[in-house]
Amino acid sequence: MSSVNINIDVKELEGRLLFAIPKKGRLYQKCQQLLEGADIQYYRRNRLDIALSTNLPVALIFLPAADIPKFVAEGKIDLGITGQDMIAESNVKVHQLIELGFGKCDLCIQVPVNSGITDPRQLVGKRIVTSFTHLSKEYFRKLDEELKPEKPTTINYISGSVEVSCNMGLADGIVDLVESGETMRAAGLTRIYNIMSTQAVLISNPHSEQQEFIEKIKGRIKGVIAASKYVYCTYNIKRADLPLAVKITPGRKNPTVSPLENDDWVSISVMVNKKDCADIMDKLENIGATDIIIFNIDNCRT
Ligand SMILES: Nc1ncnc2c1ncn2[C@@H]1O[C@H](COP(=O)(O)OP(=O)(O)OP(=O)(O)O)[C@@H](O)[C@H]1O
Ligand SMILES: O=P(O)(O)OC[C@H]1O[C@H](OP(=O)(O)OP(=O)(O)O)[C@H](O)[C@@H]1O
Repeated sequence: MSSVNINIDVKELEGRLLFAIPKKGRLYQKCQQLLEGADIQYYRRNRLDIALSTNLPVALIFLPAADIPKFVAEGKIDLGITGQDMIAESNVKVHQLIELGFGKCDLCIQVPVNSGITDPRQLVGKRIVTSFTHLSKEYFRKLDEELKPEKPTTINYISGSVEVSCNMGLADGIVDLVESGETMRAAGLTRIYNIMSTQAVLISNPHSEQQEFIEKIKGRIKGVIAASKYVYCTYNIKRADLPLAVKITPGRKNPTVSPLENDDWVSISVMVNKKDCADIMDKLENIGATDIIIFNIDNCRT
């Protein structure tokens, strides 16, 4: 487990909402962007793992992602960001408030391509190496109970670079995360089963005394996420073609339709999914829309 540098007077934390952020790794950068978007400003002294917010009664605690679920479940921390895989592996109860849309990957059983193994049942009684021992034990215990091998499946822990275990002769299969599959393929492995899909989530302790403030931070973070998903689209369309236009851009509730000086035309303003944007512009052009403009959204509440 990584060390945590917390040289700060605990009195300075009194009354503040304690918010845990992954201190490094894949989730770190995205969390920085979320904090900035939610206007949670802070000053972090070099090497210090606690930072007091300079504009809100919040203290940020920088922790390894793997430890955050436990701190939140035990009520030591009110709010946190971590992966759903880490929550499941920690086997603790926390409130999952928002799926954040990053840190998306799958926890998979992988075996050497040339092993001839195509089904997890073929690994029963053999050796598995993983950083996710709880989830792996839970999965293989059920198969052990069903297939009753001479000796139970062995689950061994290593903290990283799990993919080398098969090549090193330490494992017959591994349980590890796969996103693009590049690491897996480079190690000559293939996936045979998906134990869970995961992404980063905002979590809270259900018994925290800071529920009102948790809701406020949740609202801000939701706004940042929505702003990154949507763009704002405006265009002009002949009034007669309004029903067609509304079909293409229905909006989250309804589009805003404003009259123009020319009674035959209206202006439409609407939020659209960023990923569908080019397709929507093509369709609008096809039905005769003009002056189609797309704006990025800095922040929003939906
Ligand atoms: N390749 C990946 N793609 C997407 N998300 C990932 C990937 N690897 C890990 N994650 C997510 O990020 C979380 C933290 O993983 P990461 O390996 O970055 O943390 P760490 O172990 O704290 O850091 P490090 O590996 O640098 O020691 C994981 O629990 C998972 O939810
Ligand atoms: O499918 P890919 O896109 O290749 O991503 C998967 C890899 O990413 C994570 O490791 P990370 O790079 O964080 O390093 P680690 O092995 O030290 O945890 C994970 O443990 C895999 O090794």
